[in-house]
Amino acid sequence: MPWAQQLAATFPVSPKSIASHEMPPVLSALRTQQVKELLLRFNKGYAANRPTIQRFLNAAFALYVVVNTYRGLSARPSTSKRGKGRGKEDGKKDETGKVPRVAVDAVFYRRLSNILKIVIPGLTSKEALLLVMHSSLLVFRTVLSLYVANLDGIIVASLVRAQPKQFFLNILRWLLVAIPATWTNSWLNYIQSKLAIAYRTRLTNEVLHQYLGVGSEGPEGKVYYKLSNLDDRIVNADQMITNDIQKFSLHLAAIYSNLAKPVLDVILYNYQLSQNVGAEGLLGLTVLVQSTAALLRYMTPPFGMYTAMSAELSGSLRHTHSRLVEFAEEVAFMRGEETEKMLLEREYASVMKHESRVLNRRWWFGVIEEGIIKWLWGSFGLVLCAIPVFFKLPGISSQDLGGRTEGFVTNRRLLLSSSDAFGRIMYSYKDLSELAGYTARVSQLLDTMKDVRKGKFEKALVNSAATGENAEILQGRGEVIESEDIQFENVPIVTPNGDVLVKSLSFHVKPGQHLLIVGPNGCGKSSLFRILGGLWPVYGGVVRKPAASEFILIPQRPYLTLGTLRDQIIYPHSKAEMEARGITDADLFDVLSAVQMDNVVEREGGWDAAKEWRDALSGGDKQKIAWARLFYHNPKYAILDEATSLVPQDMEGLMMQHATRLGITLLTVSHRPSLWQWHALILQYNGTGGYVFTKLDAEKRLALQEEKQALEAKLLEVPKMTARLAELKLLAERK
Ligand SMILES: Nc1ncnc2c1ncn2[C@@H]1O[C@H](COP(=O)(O)OP(=O)(O)OP(=O)(O)O)[C@@H](O)[C@H]1O
Repeated sequence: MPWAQQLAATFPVSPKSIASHEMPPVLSALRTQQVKELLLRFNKGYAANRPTIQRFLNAAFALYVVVNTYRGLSARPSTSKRGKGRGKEDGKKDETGKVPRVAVDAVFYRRLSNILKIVIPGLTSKEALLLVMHSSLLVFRTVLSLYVANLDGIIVASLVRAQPKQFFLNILRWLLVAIPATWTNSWLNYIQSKLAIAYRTRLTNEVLHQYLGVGSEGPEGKVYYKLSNLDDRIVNADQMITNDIQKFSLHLAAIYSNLAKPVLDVILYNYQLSQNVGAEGLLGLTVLVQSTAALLRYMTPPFGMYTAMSAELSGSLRHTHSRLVEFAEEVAFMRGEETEKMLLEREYASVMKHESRVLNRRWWFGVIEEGIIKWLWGSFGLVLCAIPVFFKLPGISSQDLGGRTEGFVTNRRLLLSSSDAFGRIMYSYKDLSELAGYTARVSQLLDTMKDVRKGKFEKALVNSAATGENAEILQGRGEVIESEDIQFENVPIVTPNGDVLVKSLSFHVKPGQHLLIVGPNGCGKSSLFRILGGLWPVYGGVVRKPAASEFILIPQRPYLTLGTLRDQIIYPHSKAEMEARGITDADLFDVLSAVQMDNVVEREGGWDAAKEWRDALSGGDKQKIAWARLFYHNPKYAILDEATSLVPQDMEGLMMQHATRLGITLLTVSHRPSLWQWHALILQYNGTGGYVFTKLDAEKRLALQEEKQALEAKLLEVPKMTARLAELKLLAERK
């Protein structure tokens, strides 16, 4: 039946409706005739131009899919219902919680494009090549799927027509197609994983380069220290560098195939489908699908924010666990298990609360998603497949049962693949949100490191930092000049949270003049070293000092690296660097003899013995190893921060003597009077912002100290003597 007749049969002009307009019967018959003719003419014209209309509809459909996908994924206004408010977009923390605002919006695309420049550095890079291979395989797989959809129809048709020869021939084709199909899938998975690894490696290398700032002596370096000490924005950089970068890379590698492939699939499958069922049906289906898709999109929870929050909370839990591992001994002696358990449980409960909230949202969203994508769209599809069965399409000849079955099976398969691809575009919004979450985390790390390298810190300041003179000091910046001597000229000592410990410090130390630094706890003795080492910014005045490589620090609890016994002495040198300096193991043995530790080589199993040295050596041994390290490096200056507190006094004297003999100038913080004799200068803080810098006459100072101690001892006797005196007076009165 031609289309116009079909239409006329479907929508006949009702005599009643004509009657209702109260037309004369002759006129109404004339009108009906005219409408029929009009429809016939329209049908003729439509049939004549149908190939052009089909081409137009197909092109419009492809354009629509691309534009719609782009619009669906492109920037949304940041004033959405969820996560209102600007200012939280650049990784800053929410005032109500810890999580930065995350959405698939312009901020996300800006962040992503910055990271993409790192992970795909150029068109000829390995990553770009992998992407090209990946794309080619994706196209190849879609072409194979189209072939398989047709083959499926042909196989079923040969079954319906009872043609065994045809059937087995097509089964053979099916098996032959399986070879490239399985090969392609494996390759796709392989290349996607390779891409993820390549992204992760690029990003990790870049982050480590900035984080450790190897080779940068200036304010650009030591980012790992500054991130945790001078800035509050990143709490667990370790989690970000290991876990979050890995997850980001996996999501980024997957998003490409989750997005590019379905877009291509939808266009190709639908093109094929439109050839079979007509582009008009497809148009109707698209309108229905799109209106429900808009509803689905509106109901999608903010998965990106959930992902970022999840990463933040699990990072915090890990951080609490690693603190317990680090301070296990202290906690064990303090019997702090109850408190530590409470802290861990609290962190764990936060993670769980968040996870179950996300789970609940995922549950109801999953129900709606499956209901719409699988079942509602499935029914639309079945109706579409039925079009060539119930309607005769112009240009398509009528078919037997086998032909109709073949058409139905092929169309159904195409439709399933197409709706699956469309579903994946929808799902990919969820993936994209999750990628936005990890992108926010990685960006937060990169942005904060960039700020820190520029000397921009964000840290909660003490109240006094905002007022008067202190605020003025914090606004300023001092000058650092390289010099042989160490000289501070009017340099304020300011803690990272803005506490001004000393307003203006001046002193001058020449090579060979050992300086002793004393004062009450927390007055800023170690802080002076942090300024010298370039860890803390100089807020004013002028600091003259040699390059940081001319200093070695020995703290009270020296750092022991992972590696061999030799590595402990030569740290941070490698064995190759040691040999390049012409130093042998025998020389190292001499160095150890100077601190009376030569027996350790045999005791611990030789120079190449590797173990957790933090546990293998006692506190005093660790200090001696650190002194051996000092002698090996033989720098211009050594900073000793309670560096002899755990070694006997005679050993301390030997070490000081050896250092002096090597020409190392010592800057010492110590409460031990036995060390005074080695120092020529003293910097004495009074604990309230004042200080005295003067020559140190150890003998005179010791004599004064002894006199002071004697007087203090006598003063302790006074209460006893007063009591006795009162007793004696009482006795005398009675007699
Ligand atoms: N990373 C940091 N962030 C904020 N404040 C800090 C930081 N490091 C040290 N401070 C603060 O700076 C002040 C001085 O610390 P510093 O370590 O210089 O004291 P100190 O004189 O060496 O004391 P002690 O003899 O007890 O070691 C202290 O109040 C301390 O809390």
